[in-house]
Amino acid sequence: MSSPLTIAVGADHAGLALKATLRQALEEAGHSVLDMGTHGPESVDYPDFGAAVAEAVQAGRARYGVLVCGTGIGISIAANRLPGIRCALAHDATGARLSREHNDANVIAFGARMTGVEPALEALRAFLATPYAGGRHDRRVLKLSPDWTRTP
Ligand SMILES: O=C[C@H](O)[C@H](O)[C@H](O)COP(=O)(O)O
Repeated sequence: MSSPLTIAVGADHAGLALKATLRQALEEAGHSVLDMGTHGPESVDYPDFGAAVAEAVQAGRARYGVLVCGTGIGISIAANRLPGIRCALAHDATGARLSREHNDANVIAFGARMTGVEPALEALRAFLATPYAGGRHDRRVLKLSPDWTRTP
């Protein structure tokens, strides 16, 4: 699963089990994992964990982030509020690969109630194995930065 990295993971209660599975796969592949929670089954708020993982990536404490909630939607919205974070909601390996290749995504999100364990594992492997392609994508990714303003 690529050279060893530090990867921050986070989930709400709906994503707890899938987070544990993804965390185990990352550790088995030799990566260091920063687990930002949640750590138990109690109902919690996904923005807290999306923000915690995004902050770790933004600050350079982790190269990538991995997030899980019920749909992956809320927690990816939360992560994308932070400048410099490009969080991709992925359902399969193709989307995960393209989020790296075209969008230089630095966080990947999954919906544990939407995506099975095997597709999520395959998507995570693809995400970590794929470099950003650059080229024509550079100017588009630049336009995702918070200080870019559209000139009509
Ligand atoms: O986008 C939000 C996520 O899917 C949450 O995991 C979900 O809203 C949690 O729902 P509940 O509180 O019904 O478990």
